[in-house]
Amino acid sequence: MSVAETVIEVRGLRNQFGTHVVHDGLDLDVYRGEILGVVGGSGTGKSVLLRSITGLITPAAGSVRMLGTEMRGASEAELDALAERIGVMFQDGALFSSLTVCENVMVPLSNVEGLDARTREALARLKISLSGLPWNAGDKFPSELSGGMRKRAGLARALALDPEIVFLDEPTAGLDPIGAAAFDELIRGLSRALGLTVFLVTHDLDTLYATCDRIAVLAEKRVLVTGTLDDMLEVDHPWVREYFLGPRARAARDAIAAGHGRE
Ligand SMILES: Nc1ncnc2c1ncn2[C@@H]1O[C@H](COP(=O)(O)OP(=O)(O)OP(=O)(O)O)[C@@H](O)[C@H]1O
Repeated sequence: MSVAETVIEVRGLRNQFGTHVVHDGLDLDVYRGEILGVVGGSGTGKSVLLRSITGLITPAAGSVRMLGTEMRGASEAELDALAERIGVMFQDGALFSSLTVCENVMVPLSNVEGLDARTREALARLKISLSGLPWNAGDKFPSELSGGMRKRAGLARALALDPEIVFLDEPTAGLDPIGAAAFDELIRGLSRALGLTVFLVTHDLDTLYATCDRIAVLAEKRVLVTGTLDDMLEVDHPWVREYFLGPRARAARDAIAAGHGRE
């Protein structure tokens, strides 16, 4: 049996804002090629975890090793090299409103040496179509797109540099059930086709059931438990029981079992 390669290793992570401690002694491993769903109650620090792993927040203590690079103490050049190997999609897509979709997707490509403008544009359009947007979406401005299309544009930008790991913060929030199911399918398909590792923060039970290989539950300032969805059903913790065994979880589970999620 092959041993899974750890692409993200978090140890003893501590994050705090003033006296408010969000994480304390948080450990987490993410394996290559998996889709990891990160869940937890509101304010448990899912976004803060994503931001501290991607280097947008400097933790108060602990270590984050990503793709073999220890973030703390890494040189600027090492962090730049690492940034080219990951993609991040924020909740609202975080697109520049004054740029077209194509120009937005070209932004991460602008620092890549040896690419002329035409190649950059061709690569951006490839990622736009890979993200399931219609061919003419590249020439539109974000304000001309629906919420679901903006998310796909955000995903296209996250994929611009052919990352090994993508971070998705609440990718289906605000989408209607059909749009959300389509987005789940897209993430699952891209992960499998491209061998992507996906770190996915979500509240959406249907997304967990439809896409995730493994779940990490944040509670009590740390990762309380990791495992498959089946493992979650055995966890004796009030929040975990309520979340995974409550009526909404039952509905999501039954829908997937019947082969029709989100109906
Ligand atoms: N820049 C900041 N300054 C001060 N406090 C912050 C900052 N960012 C986050 N926090 C606090 O950290 C805690 C965790 O926030 P975070 O956004 O990670 O929660 P979350 O688990 O993603 O929540 P939700 O599910 O509601 O999106 C919250 O109490 C939040 O107020």
